[in-house]
Amino acid sequence: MSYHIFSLIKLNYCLMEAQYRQPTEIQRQTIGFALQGKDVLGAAKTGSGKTLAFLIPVLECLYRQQWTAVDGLGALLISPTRELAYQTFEVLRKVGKNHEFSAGLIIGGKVLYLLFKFYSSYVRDTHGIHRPTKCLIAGSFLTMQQQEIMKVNTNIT
Ligand SMILES: Nc1ncnc2c1ncn2[C@@H]1O[C@H](COP(=O)(O)OP(=O)(O)OP(=O)(O)O)[C@@H](O)[C@H]1O
Repeated sequence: MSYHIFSLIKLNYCLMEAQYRQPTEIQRQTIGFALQGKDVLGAAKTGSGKTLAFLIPVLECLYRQQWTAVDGLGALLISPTRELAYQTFEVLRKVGKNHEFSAGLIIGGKVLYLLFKFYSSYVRDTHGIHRPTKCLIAGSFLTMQQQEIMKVNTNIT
């Protein structure tokens, strides 16, 4: 499998620009299933490329589904630690920099936003301000829910 199978031209461009020319093993084994809408549980050692293994399908699926402002939150990524959440956010910024999407990072009371053209759903930050986001990365999700730092209007079944 090569990265060229993706229909999102801008994603391909960013992957090439970041020198991601061939998928790693975990990416090769998971991305195809994720793009088919199947549930994927993957495990691989540190540094094997797991971050792109789930970020690429997220971006590609949102693009293929023509996700728009009225569709709500498109993706919620939950990380066990703030460091991992921030790392994921940075990779998303890199591979998604040419896209018109919005993404938010919430870590322990801090809310950072990457805002582009499409506003689709709203997250309330620590100051009670509602901010729009399409792709949300959350570290310590349960803590934030308990503290009511984050309220996400989305249907998770
Ligand atoms: N297809 C690829 N080609 C080249 N480099 C890649 C590719 N995919 C990821 N990388 C690089 O490999 C490194 C490790 O990737 P990543 O952090 O996603 O691994 P990981 O498995 O999530 O690690 P961890 O378990 O520590 O979170 C990063 O520097 C990333 O830029």
